[in-house]
Amino acid sequence: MDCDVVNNMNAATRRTKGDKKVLKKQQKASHTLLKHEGISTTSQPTKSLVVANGGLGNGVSREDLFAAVNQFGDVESLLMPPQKPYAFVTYRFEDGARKAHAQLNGKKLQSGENSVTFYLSYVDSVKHREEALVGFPEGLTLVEDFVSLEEEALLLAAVDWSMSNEAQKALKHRRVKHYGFEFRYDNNNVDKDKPLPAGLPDECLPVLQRCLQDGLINVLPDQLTVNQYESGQGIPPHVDTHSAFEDTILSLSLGAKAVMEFRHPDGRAVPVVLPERSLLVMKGESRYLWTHGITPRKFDLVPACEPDVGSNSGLTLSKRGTRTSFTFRKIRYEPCCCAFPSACDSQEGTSPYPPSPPSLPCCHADATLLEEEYVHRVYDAIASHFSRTRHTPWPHVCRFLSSLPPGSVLVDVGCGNGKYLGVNPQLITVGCDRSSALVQICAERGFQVFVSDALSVPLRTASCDACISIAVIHHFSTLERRLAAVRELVRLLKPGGQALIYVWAYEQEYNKQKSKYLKDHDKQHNGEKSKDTPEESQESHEEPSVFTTCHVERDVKDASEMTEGRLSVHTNRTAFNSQDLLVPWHLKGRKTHGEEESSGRFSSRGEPNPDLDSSMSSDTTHSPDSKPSPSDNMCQIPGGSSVPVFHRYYHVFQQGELEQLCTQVTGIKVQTSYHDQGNWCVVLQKE
Ligand SMILES: O=C(O)CCC(=O)C(=O)O
Ligand SMILES: [Fe+2]
Ligand SMILES: [Zn+2]
Repeated sequence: MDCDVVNNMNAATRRTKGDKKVLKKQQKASHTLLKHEGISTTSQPTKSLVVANGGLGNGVSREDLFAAVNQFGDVESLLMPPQKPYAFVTYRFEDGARKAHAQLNGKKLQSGENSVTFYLSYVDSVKHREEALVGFPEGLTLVEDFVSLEEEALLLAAVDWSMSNEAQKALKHRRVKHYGFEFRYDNNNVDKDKPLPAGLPDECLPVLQRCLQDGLINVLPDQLTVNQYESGQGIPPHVDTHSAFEDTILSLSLGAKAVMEFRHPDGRAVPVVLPERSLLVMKGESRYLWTHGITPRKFDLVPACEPDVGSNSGLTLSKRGTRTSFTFRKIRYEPCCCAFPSACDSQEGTSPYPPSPPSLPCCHADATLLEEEYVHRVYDAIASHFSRTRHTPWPHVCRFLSSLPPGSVLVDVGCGNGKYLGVNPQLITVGCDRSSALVQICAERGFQVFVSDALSVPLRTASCDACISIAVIHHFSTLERRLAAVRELVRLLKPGGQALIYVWAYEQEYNKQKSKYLKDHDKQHNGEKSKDTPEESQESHEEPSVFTTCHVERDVKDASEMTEGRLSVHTNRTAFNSQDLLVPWHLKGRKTHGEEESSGRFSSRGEPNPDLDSSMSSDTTHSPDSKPSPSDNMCQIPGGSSVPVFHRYYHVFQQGELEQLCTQVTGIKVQTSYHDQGNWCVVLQKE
């Protein structure tokens, strides 16, 4: 045997356990990069490395990564694709890459509050699938350096925060002060006949004159809202009420930059960096149709601009400071007749937003009213359409049901259309639901069902071997009621009995995997139709990624954000901005047989096509049992027809919240908990 081979073998056998672990993880990372990102790595040293876990998506800042890699040689470029859990570094010479590989692979790096372990692999070329470049929403203009440093200081000093008057509100998420007219957050409108004694501060005049001269506006604004956001604060996505203000809205950013997110109702999202001293002008579509909001977080992703690492250097994290915005608007005295009736409160009856969104309840009585209007009534109204979109039992729920011994008594509390009642024929199953229309559907399918509220199920204590509660508890609007729902499940269980609970998750992206709910949005943009809607979409789990799971993008400690007490309306198939929200349901009724066939949405047997998607439906048929109410409205859809829109209340759970809720119930233990396609799930066992 040749000497070198022996030495190599010795080297191999000398490899420590730690080294082997690193190697294994690095290989796993390479595999994941190939599988999920199409990035192929090579074992041959090159000048470029992909740094798994070194991405902006891991919370690693460009500065920290640059400092870590730059010590091994001249860095030619550092590419950090937005949101991704990896970055690419290219050295001027291969030697730099070799050294970095040897020294950094498997090493921990602390970046801000995040600690990550890097896994490095060589790549032949630095490529990543470019995110589609999206332009500004139509009608949106950003004018950088619109005010000077002196003007900025003057304007900031003009706001007297100490003065406490009617127009000054210490909102939960930011400080607000109004001039000219008070903006009321209870009805999202202004009292037009009650101007405030103080008009706009004089310091604003030169700025507004300049706006006139530059043709940005053609009439002087008469209302000013000053918002002050500390780091970590934001404003929920909203459209400024059409009937309150005229078309052009100006927003001047002072003190610090922030990223404002614009969203189109079709799900497109455009982050817009607002540098300090810039002026944002919202007109037309960007003012009337797109929502704008600032996600409450402490860091923003902004374009990086270090000349030393190349101009195409991607994005970096920018720490938020205190931003003060001056939003100038002109009060509207005539109803709005914009071209966007689907978002226009003046063109009532066609808006996807409930006329007056409810507030989060503060007592039991309010909670029952909210749930009555925004859960029970909605399910009754949408029952048959809802049922047609709920056909595929979830694999993990089926696995739980199949694991129960034959002859077990199972109750499905909140059984919906009964899709789990027949999964394991060896069980004795009974279902209940608050919606009599859904119970009726189950009964027609031959299941044992009854109408019942999940908070008091008319079954004997300790009468069941198992319970399931799938996508139910998130419809309770207070913590006490969510807790009571878990207690009721536990009461039904025999000692040793098990309960499986699923609730919709705030985190729709977990372990770097988007849930089916989010992914379907992408599909719809590619012209594909999706399967089930909200929490009920299903897909088998992909192998978990080896990357660390750090959600720097979301500072969710204070995520129960609403439009000043009002629940915000969620944009379907987008990430959540708030934990308590209203989720629109676009009702699609059944067409006549002839229409069904020609529509191509149903199979020839008249059964729902699994690709049917409620949120993209374009049917104009009303459900016979749907009555007009605050929770529903009509929504204009492309093509000109309109569908009734209902709003369901949800409390989406943050990671750990479901377990925490369950641990408040005595006499049980949490056996397992997991994330399944955008849901948090637990299996409980009664002691
Ligand atoms: O802070 C901003 O720039 C926007 C404020 C805003 O959207 C509002 O007050 O309606
Ligand atoms: Fe606004
Ligand atoms: Zn309008």
